[in-house]
Amino acid sequence: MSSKLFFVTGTDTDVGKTVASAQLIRGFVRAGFDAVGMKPAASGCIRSGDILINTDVEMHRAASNVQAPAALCSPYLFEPAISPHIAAHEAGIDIDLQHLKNCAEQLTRIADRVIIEGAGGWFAPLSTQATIADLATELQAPVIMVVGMRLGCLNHAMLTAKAIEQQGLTLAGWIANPVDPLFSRYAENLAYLKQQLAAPLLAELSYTPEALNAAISPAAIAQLEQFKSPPDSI
Ligand SMILES: Nc1ncnc2c1ncn2[C@@H]1O[C@H](COP(=O)(O)OP(=O)(O)OP(=O)(O)O)[C@@H](O)[C@H]1O
Ligand SMILES: C[C@H](N)[C@H](N)CCCCCC(=O)O
Ligand SMILES: [Mg+2]
Repeated sequence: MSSKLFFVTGTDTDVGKTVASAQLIRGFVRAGFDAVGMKPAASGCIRSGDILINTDVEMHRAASNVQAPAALCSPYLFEPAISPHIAAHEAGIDIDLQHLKNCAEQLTRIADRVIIEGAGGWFAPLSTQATIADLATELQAPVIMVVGMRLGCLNHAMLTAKAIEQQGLTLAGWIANPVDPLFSRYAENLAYLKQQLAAPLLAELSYTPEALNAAISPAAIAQLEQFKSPPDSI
């Protein structure tokens, strides 16, 4: 897909993809763009009558300067906080990649930049046939990887980066999120990833309440702006 879309993945679930996505949305807004978030499959919602409320979707919305229909920003919502493929199966719903592509395409018509947050990690399943990786491939979006900085993240980050590359997609950058305050040798682990990953380190987040309302730096936004639409993009 085009430079209008960025796909946010992570080394796992709960590594800060939503926090990073909201910071990316705010970064694009501060750079003068109309920016919006999309959560293709949100499992883990609170029910309020007929409505399902998801914190990822709400955080994207709070960061955005675009009023976009919920049906486009969060096409598939499920109550249980479980793998989306199981949640969809239990709800009797097929998560359709073409429908998600269509929603993303419609979002590109009402926003300059669309930040799409995956669920879980790169190979988290959306069905028995399709994974988050397949969705990102369908969208042809440059990928941003959030690394939850904790013991084990080096392997997870390298596996994810290799898989993105093997999928023929571009890793546009990565974001370090210090999820474990007791992580020993944070600096050495960061240095290893900086040396091993060809993509730029876009940001090192702080693990503080302020991180929930912060924005990615103008310099990082400028780096992301280098990505141009591939010929077969939306
Ligand atoms: N940098 C940070 N500062 C403060 N809190 C954070 C930070 N990063 C993550 N958190 C908190 O950790 C939890 C998990 O983060 P988040 O929801 O962003 O993970 P995720 O990767 O988006 O998970 P999912 O796979 O469910 O979408 C949340 O409660 C979030 O507020
Ligand atoms: C419910 C959770 N917070 C996420 N939304 C979904 C995580 C899916 C992980 C699937 C897996 O890799 O096992
Ligand atoms: Mg999230």
